[in-house]
Amino acid sequence: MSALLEVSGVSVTFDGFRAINNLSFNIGIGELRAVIGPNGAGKTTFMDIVTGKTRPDTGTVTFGERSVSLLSLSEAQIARAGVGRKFQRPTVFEDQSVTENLLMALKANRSPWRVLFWKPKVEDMARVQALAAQVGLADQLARKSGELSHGQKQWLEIGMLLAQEPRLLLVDEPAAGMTLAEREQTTAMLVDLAKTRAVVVVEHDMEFVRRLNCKVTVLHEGSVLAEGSLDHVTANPQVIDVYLGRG
Ligand SMILES: Nc1ncnc2c1ncn2[C@@H]1O[C@H](COP(=O)(O)OP(=O)(O)OP(=O)(O)O)[C@@H](O)[C@H]1O
Repeated sequence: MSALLEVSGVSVTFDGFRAINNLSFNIGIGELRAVIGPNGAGKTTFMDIVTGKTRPDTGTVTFGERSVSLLSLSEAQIARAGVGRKFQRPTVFEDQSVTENLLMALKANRSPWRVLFWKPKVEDMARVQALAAQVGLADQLARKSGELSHGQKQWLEIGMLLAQEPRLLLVDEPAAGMTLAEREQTTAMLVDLAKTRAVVVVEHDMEFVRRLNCKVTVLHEGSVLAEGSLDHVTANPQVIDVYLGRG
């Protein structure tokens, strides 16, 4: 599998504390990957680096076939280059319907000048319906987003991110606060989304990670401690020691 994202020798120090320590790993084109690790392992900082929020002290981060350096791009440029990030808490517009939220996300793809005069066309409505179907909200289009369940809001936000057509989607703890049924639907959704783009999921819930059925990267003290199937990494004595043993 050729790499879509290549992180190589990256380190970040906050006030003398090395949060990311010579971190190297790759995500393949169209790969689904789970990232796990104990609190403070550097999972959030890793996502902050890829999305341009935090700049590393050393190392390289490249993206796409032309190996564009993400370190020289702004957060907005990185998003436009094809990296989408789903934060833990949903940030949908609660007073707007599901349709309006998705339309806004389509609009955000346009230049400021074109947004000013933009009116949704038939094909935009078709796109909204397709996005809603992708995230299990096809029958919720007319509902106010504020009335959706927590899980449905998360899905709506994923749908809004998909409107930007990211090649890499970073998802931070999607299962948190969801019911079991919602968690199961979210797993299926992420597996499905990874058929057409790379998806990296940071998650604490081991059952959720198991259902993703993908390669797992274990971070510890800012470096990769182990990598492979969930069974492989959870059988690693070092992983048991630093992570599972504490749970
Ligand atoms: N802006 C910052 N300033 C100082 N220290 C920071 C900053 N951001 C992160 N850290 C520290 O870096 C380490 C890694 O943090 P990070 O949030 O990336 O871990 P994490 O794996 O996401 O943890 P969690 O599972 O608790 O979310 C932690 O010790 C954290 O306190």
